[in-house]
Amino acid sequence: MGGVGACPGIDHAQGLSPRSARVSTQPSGGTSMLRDLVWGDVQVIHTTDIHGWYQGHQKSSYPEPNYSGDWGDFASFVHHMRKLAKKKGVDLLLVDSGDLHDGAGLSDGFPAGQVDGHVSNQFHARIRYDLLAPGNHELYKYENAYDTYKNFVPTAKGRYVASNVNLTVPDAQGRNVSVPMADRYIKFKTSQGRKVTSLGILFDFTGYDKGINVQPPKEMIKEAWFSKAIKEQPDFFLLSGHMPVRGDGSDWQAVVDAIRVVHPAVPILILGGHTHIRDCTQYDGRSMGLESGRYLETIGWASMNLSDHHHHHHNRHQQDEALEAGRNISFSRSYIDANRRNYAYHAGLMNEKKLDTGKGKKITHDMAKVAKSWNLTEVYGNTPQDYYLSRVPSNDSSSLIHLLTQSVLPTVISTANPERKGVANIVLANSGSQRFDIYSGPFTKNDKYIVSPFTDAFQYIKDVPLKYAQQIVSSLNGDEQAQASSRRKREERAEEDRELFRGGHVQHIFKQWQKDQYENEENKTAAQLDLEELDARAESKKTSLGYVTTDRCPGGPGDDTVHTAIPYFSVPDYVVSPVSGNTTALGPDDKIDVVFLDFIASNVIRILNRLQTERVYSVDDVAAYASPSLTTQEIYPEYAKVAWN
Ligand SMILES: Nc1ccn([C@@H]2O[C@H](COP(=O)(O)O)[C@@H](O)[C@H]2O)c(=O)n1
Repeated sequence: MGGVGACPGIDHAQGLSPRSARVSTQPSGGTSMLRDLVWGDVQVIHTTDIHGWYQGHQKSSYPEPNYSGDWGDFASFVHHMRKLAKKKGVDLLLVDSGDLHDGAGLSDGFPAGQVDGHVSNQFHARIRYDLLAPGNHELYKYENAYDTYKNFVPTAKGRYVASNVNLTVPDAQGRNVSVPMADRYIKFKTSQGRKVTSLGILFDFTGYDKGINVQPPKEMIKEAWFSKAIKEQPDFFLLSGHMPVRGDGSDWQAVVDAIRVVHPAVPILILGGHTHIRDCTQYDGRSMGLESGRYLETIGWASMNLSDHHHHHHNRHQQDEALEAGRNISFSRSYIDANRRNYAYHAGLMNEKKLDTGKGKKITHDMAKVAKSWNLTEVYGNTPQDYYLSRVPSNDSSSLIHLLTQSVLPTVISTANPERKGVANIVLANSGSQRFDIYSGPFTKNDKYIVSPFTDAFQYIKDVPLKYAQQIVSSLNGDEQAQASSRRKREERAEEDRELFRGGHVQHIFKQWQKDQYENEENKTAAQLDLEELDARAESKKTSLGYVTTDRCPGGPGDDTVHTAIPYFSVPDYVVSPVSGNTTALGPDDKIDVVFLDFIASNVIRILNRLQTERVYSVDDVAAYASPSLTTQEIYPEYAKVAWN
């Protein structure tokens, strides 16, 4: 990595000028906070886990301005970088690793009758990619998978690769047949004439819908087609896949090992995804794997220098390869904050106004048109302050969980069921239903898909004695201390985590990453900084908040912008509102309504039966709380209409 420093080509004052109505605040710091990209003979620009965030992050509270670049800005960036690569006479490839939809308005806020992700996929397709692969979110519902297969894969013009995913589709005679979702592998030549073999591998995912099949990667590498695909020696392997580059649930090492049996020294570049973190590792001295975050916050950059050891026009024999296997390749990686200032800087442009291309501007314009016609810009109310998912403790007045339990749930539930008006209640929710911070300013329809995207309905059990109702949440959360102190329990937990992962769940991994960043920073603060520096950091913290990545790749820090880690406080898995109404009038045996999300109903029933033996609760005791049903997606719009207007 290059050191932290100003780019000679950048006019700093202009580089910081506000650009659009979308975000009035600029990314943190100046360009002096930026680290240069390192170019090699071959580089990759990488996106993964976009989850519908094509319009970029639109709020002005930090760190959001760091990620304020939208898909149009990214298109312009790619254009300039491709031009730069051509000028330098090197290769630049664009790779995506799946999970294109589920998570923001442009994918999920579609009108009735359409398919989730269909329109946002069309925006994705407006940038030409060199390699794409499916994620698990493409496969939860058959209609999404089929729409991807039918309408998105063809737009990739032979560059969408699905090595271990099959769909069952009707053939020409109308008979159902299981077919690969796209090519199992592809071979192509780069613009500089390098021969590439590519795969697109999904992790061992088990949560797919009927009509879909995913083969575990460790099985896939035993297939005859796989041996055939890797037999011929390319100049390098370029692998994309929705699978973390290392750790639990990562089978990349097995894939690398399988290739190494045949090609001990051919460079392998892997672009992974799924856990939403920034990460990088090397499997050996001639391979590297990069994971590039989530939600169009991070653009990954990977580069390698092949020319030192290997001229691509030569035909290599296995003997030469074996010789080369002992020699390392120099790789470099960066995690680019997705904003116009950083795009312009890395593209060597004078300022961010120079970034725009006609095509980029048109994409931005067309997305705004869709957002308007889908009412994504509709404002339900004006949020008076920021509310954080995990930046403050969950009993803090700026905590989203505090807002949820103390204000939002009591408010929306109080009017949801006129028949239960006046009956005291508590409302239980799983904190995992809450997905993102709420920032001060307009709370829009787009935000509802971001903050509380699920459509879980509120249900209730009536007439639960207060003394039992009040114990449910702590029982649900369990005694963590007891768990942690027991080795057997820890192993059970690891097994549970593995199963969660195979089902597609990753929240726990992302949270752990956030926690590690904060703890690393706190330790550094205590051990390495004097008081004066601490003061300066406290001041700069407000504007430089962001990811502080530590990975396993050489070359110094990988984040392209110097940041201070965002504080992290863990939130209990289950949370509850206070008992509604006049609680002083209630005794322990008085009966109240226990309201909860259908997503957690079976757990609530199980816990109630553990807490008391007076009766046996079952699903027959559960009823919908509101008619028409109230879902988690609607709670903030409902609350905003009442409290933020
Ligand atoms: N209908 C649903 C589905 C999921 N959740 C919450 O999401 C968590 C899983 O998140 P991943 O990113 O790990 O897939 C799950 O544990 C639930 O808390 C939900 O609330 N409603």
